[in-house]
Amino acid sequence: MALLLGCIADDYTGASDLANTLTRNGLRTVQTIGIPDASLPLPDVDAVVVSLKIRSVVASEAIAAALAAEAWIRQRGARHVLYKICSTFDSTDAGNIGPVTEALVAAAGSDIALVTPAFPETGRTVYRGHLFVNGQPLDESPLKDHPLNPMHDADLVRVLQRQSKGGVGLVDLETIADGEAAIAARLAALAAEGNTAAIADAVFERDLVLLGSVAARFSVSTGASGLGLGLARALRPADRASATADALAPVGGYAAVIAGSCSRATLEQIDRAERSMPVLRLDPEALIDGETEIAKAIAFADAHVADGPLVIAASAPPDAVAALQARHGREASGHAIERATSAIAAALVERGVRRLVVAGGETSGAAVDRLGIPAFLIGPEIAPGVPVLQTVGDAHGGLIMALKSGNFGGKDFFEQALAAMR
Ligand SMILES: Nc1ncnc2c1ncn2[C@@H]1O[C@H](COP(=O)(O)OP(=O)(O)O)[C@@H](O)[C@H]1O
Ligand SMILES: O=C(O)[C@@H](O)C(=O)COP(=O)(O)O
Repeated sequence: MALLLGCIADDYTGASDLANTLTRNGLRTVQTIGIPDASLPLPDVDAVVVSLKIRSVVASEAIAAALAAEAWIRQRGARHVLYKICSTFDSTDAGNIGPVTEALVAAAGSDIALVTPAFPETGRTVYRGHLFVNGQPLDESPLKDHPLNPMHDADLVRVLQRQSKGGVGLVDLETIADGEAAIAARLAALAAEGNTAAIADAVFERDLVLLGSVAARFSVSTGASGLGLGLARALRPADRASATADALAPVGGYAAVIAGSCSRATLEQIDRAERSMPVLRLDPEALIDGETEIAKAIAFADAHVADGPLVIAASAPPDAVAALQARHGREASGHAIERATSAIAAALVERGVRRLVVAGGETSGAAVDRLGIPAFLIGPEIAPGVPVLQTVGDAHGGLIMALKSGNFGGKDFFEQALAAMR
């Protein structure tokens, strides 16, 4: 059957967040890691989320990967492609939200894309083009200290303009309140003025439902799960007003958490987990230096994993992250730690871990790649934006995983996730 919606996600946690939203809003969805091999047995679905790891790579690489995914999606009949970005607009002046959006718009022969990271369910709202995270302007929120994409400007029209060749306009909340025709007219006017993107305000779910209906008339849009909700509501078959994810078959085995996110939410979750399970906090400097710290993590797992879930974390607070980056460079520190956390994830799976939570987008991407997982089925939601996942076509006999965006989940997220993963 032709796809009703094709999505390209710029990281793997974001992809599972979007796949969760689409599933809960009536589209049967599968998450693939990259473009799937033709031999991969995928279920019959309405939507595919192709997960890429292009949020923090050079723009030319991100564009090439996104265009290849777009061609694959269009061949499967999808008339609309959603480029899934982070609800906190993680990017730099070099990209990649602007360059990828413009490349997708051009590839589709379109003229403008509606862009909104709003996701009210997780506290992300956009008003007058400014992004608020749980009520705080983006640049005053914990995202100002993100290890890879520190966000210092809440004005998304300005942020996206710095990354774009064409103009960037605004569809304000007043226009959205006036309804679909007003939104469509505003987009047409912005396109006629030479804008290639329009940031859309959205504060409530109803705004995203309207935006989804209008966006669905175009070929490409860019946004977070909130826009996914709007698109799913617009595109789902009439008899599927709501849907719940299928229960996943239990896998048993040992359980573990690997954390590489340094977000405030994840740091609090690690603190909280110390009350109920063994937690190893790795020494980031030693992780960069070599194998000894990885061996320490594996010895820790060997000592505890048979007794119940455990946590292994590289995560550190902003001052420690800044000090490490000052010594080794931002990207080099991030990549070295991702290599280490993914090696630890692989060692855990070799030791019989079958239920694995990974906290952090880049951290999850590195771990999923290292484990060679080609796709995920979407299970029940653990917390807004984080579903239980079941691997498809991997060489480990099937794993149950959760890929947690650094910023998502309450303080007891790890306990909650492990209870939901059987
Ligand atoms: N102690 C640390 N110091 C510096 N960087 C770290 C540390 N621990 C993890 N990192 C890196 O920080 C980045 C966190 O990004 P990510 O995994 O995407 O988390 P989030 O979901 O919070 O954005 C990764 O590149 C990770 O390797
Ligand atoms: O939209 C979101 O906030 C998430 O889906 C997401 O993309 C999070 O990225 P990470 O915080 O890097 O995991």
